[in-house]
Amino acid sequence: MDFVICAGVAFAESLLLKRAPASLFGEVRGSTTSQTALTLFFLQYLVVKYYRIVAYPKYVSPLRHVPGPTDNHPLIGQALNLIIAKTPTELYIKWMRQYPDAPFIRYLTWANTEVLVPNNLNAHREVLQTQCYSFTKPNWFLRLVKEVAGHGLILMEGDEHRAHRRMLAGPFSLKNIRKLEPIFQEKAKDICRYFDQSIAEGDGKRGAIDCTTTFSKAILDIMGSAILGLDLNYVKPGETSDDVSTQANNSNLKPGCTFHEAYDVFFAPDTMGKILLVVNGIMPVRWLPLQANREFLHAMGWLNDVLRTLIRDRYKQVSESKAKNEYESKDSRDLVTFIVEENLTGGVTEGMGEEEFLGHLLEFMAAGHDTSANMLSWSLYVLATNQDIQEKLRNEVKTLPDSPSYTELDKLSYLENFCKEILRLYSPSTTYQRGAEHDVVVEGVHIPKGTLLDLCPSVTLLNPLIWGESVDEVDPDRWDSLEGDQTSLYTFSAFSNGPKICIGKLFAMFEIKTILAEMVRNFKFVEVAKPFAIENPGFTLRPAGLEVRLERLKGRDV
Ligand code: HEM
Repeated sequence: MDFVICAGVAFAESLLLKRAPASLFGEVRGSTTSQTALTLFFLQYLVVKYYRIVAYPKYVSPLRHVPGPTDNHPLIGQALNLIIAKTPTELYIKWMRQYPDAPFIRYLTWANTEVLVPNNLNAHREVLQTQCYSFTKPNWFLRLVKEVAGHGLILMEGDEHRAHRRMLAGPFSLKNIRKLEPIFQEKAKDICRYFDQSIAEGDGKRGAIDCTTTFSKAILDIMGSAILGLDLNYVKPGETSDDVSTQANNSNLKPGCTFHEAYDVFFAPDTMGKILLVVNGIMPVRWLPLQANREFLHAMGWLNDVLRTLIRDRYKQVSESKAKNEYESKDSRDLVTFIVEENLTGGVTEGMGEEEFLGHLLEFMAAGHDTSANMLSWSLYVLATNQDIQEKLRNEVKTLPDSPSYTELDKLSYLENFCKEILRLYSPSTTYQRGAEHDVVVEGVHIPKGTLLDLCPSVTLLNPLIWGESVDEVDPDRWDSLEGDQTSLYTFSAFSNGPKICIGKLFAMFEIKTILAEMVRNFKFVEVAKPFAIENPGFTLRPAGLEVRLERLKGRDV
C-alpha cells in the first residue's frame, strides 16, 4: 500500500515540478519526468518506511508503553527468535512469567509490526467474549488458512459466523456425539491391535510406537468415518505401513494422494515447505516453480477434488433414494450425510452452499486432526514418564465394560482430570490470531484499528500466578480442588472461549477418552524410547519423533 501511495504522490509531484517556474527548480526541470518521479518516490518511500519501522513503534504508537521483550532485532523484532525457539510457545511463556501482572504483552515482528498478547484473564474475556466480533482474523492469517481450509467457520465473522454455528450446532451436540460411540470404540480397538502387531514384530514382549504418526493416522480414520462417512483404515492391523500409503481400503477415492499425505504437507512440511507457508501469508508465492509448492498445490487440489466429489455424490445418493421412497435415515449418520439430509428437507442446514459446505469439511478435517493426535501423543509421553499416574488411571479404567459408552466414560473423574492436565501442560493449540476491526479499549489499553493479537492458551494454562509453584508439575488431582482464578472459564483456554470456542470440544474429549481408556487397560507404557523435538514453527504442539515403548498387560484380550 505504501508503495502504491508513494508512487502516485511522486508522479503527481514530478508533473507539478515540470510546470513550476524555471528560476525555482532549474535543476529538476532539466531531468525527465520519470527520473524526477523515481527520485521522489525513493526518497518518500524511505521516509515513510523509516517512520513505520523505526519511529512509529518507538516514539508514536499508543502501545509503546505496553511491556514486552526488549532484545529486538532492529528490523524484525522477535520474528526470528520465535522461529528458532525450542517450541512454538516457549517465548510467550517466558514473557508471561516476566510480566505476570500486565493485561497485555507487546512484541514486535516483521518490519517491527506490533503484536499484542492478551496476558491476564480480563484481557482474554474481553477479546474472546465481550468484544469478540471487534477482533477478527487478520488478513495474513486468512490467506494462510484459506489455502488449506477454504471458507468455513474459522474464516467467518459476525452474522455469517452466527448463522453457520447455528447450522452446525446439531451435528456437534451431545445427542449426536453419543451416536459416534461405535466408531470411537472400534478405532480404539484397532489401535490396540496395531500395538499388538508392533510387539509381535519385535521380540514378542515389548514394542515401540511412533506416537505422532500412529495417532495422526488413527485420528484421520475417525474423522473419515465420523465426518465424511468413509472407511479410510490407515491404522488397520494386518496391514504394513506400505499397504497403508496406497490407501488400498478406499479404492473409490481419487488416486494420486492420500488424506494422510495431504495433511502431512501442511502439518509436517520440510524446511522449504515451512518457509513458503509463512511467506505466503505475507505475499503470494505459490506460483514459484519449487518442489515444495508443487507438492502443496497437488495435495490441496486432491483434497478439494475428493471432498467436492463426496458432497455431490452424497446429495445424489440421498435425493435419488428419497425420490424412490427408499431412503432410510441412519441413526449413526456422519456429518456429511447429516448436512445433506437437513439441507434437502429444509432443516437446520438449509441455505448452506457448496463452497461453505466444502469449507466446513476442510476445516473440521484440519482443525480436529493434528490437535487430537498430539493430545494422544502427549498423553502417552506423560504416562510413560509417570508410572504412578499410569497405575492410578489404569485402576479407574479397569472398571469399565468392554465397549464403554459416553455416560460410562463421563463418570470417570481421574480420566477427566488426566485429560485436562494434558491440555494444561501441552495445549495442542499453540497460538491463534486476531486483528482489531476498529479502535478499541481493553483493560485501559488503547488498541488502534489493525493491531494484531496473538492468543496463546499456555499464557493462562501455565501461569504461576494462577497455578502456584506446582505450575509445571504433572498433577491430575489438582483439578479436584480448584480455587480462585483456577475456576475461571478463561483459565482453561485449550479450546478457546466465547462464540468462537472450538465446536469440536465434546467430540475431541469423547474420542480421546475412549482411546485412552482402551490403551491404558491393555498396555503398560514403559518408557520414552529416544529423545525427540517439538516441531517449530507449528500450529500445534507436535512432539515429532516421540517413540514410546510398551508391553501388553496380562489377562486382557482385544
Ligand atoms: C484436542 C483437540 C482440539 C483442540 C485443542 C482444539 C482447539 C481449538 C481452538 C483453540 C480453537 C479456537 C481457534 C480460534 O479461535 O482461532 C478451535 C476452533 C475450532 N475447532 Fe477445535 N480443537 C480440537 C479439536 C477439534 C475437532 C475434533 C474439531 C472438529 C471435528 C474441531 C473443529 C474446530 C473448528 C471448526 C473451529 C472454529 C470454530 C469457530 O471459529 O467458530 N476442533 N479449536
